Amino acid sequence: MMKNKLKDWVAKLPKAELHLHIEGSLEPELMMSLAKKHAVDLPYSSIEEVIDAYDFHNLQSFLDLYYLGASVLRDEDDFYQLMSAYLQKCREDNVVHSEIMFDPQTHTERGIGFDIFMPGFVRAMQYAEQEWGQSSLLIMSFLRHMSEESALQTLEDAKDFLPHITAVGLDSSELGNPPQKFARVFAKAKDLGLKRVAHAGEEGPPDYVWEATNILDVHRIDHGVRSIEDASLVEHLVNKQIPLTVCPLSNTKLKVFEHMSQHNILELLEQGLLVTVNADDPSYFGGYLNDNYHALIDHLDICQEQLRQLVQNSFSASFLSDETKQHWLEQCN
Ligand code: HPA
Ligand SMILES: [Zn+2]
Repeated sequence: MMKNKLKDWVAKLPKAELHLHIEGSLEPELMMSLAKKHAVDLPYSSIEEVIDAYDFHNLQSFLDLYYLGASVLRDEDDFYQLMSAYLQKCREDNVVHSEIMFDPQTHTERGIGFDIFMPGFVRAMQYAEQEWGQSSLLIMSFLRHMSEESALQTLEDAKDFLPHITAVGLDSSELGNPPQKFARVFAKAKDLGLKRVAHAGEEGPPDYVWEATNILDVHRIDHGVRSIEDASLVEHLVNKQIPLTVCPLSNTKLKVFEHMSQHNILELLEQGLLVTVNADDPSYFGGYLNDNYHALIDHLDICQEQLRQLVQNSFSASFLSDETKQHWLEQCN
């Protein structure tokens, strides 16, 4: 099939997105308007300047701007607008289900509590569900550059909102902050009935992926592209069918791979891994979910069956019920 036809076909298929940071969906336009609303002094004087600043050389250079951007989010309506804008994109991209990460510590550190951001998120999610049947759930991610104590406090602060939270995650600066630092936090989350995911093997070594599966007992690995360096790890992930939520545009923007043509997603797929495609931080990395699929079509020798597998995997790897998974898997043909 011609590339343009494949792009059109995949854009129209119902898909799930499993690795998306809501703070990373903050578009420059909304950032600038909220900065004005709250008189936040950002080092940008125009939207073009914001976009020009998004030239990253590694994970940390991105995180610095991502936390700066998030500083404009102040009141309940800001969080509502942020979530609404992303869910609208889901509708346009035929993302029928999304598992959305948020970073509470990015906000609680600035004195903005769960009672501000959670009602904003939940209001937008409920509206989208009612209006067009959008399905979504929340993953509360701990910032791994912060202490175990801060993560434990965050879990405590979330108590009243746990009915709205499906899973916990782990993100931010990977190198030097191995998963085992959060062993007790994740054990506690498991006791509370929460599911678990963790970023590992993005910039960090395969050992961090081992720790995430063996110590944090995660259901999925976020990124995990460096798993390929350890054959016994790949075998473990394949045997247990532990999914990898891969983010192609993110990986090239943050120089995990120099160019999309060098991305290893097809090798991961060939080895039998349960790989999915995701946007990560769409407003910083240059595209939402369909843009990520389209980048694979543009730069890799990917065929329709491999694309179908990736889309099916997005449902198989989700936290949806078996019945709902089955419903969507049948729509992929
Ligand atoms: O891709 C990521 N990696 C680590 N932390 C993050 N926080 C937002 N996106 C990311
Ligand atoms: Zn991420």
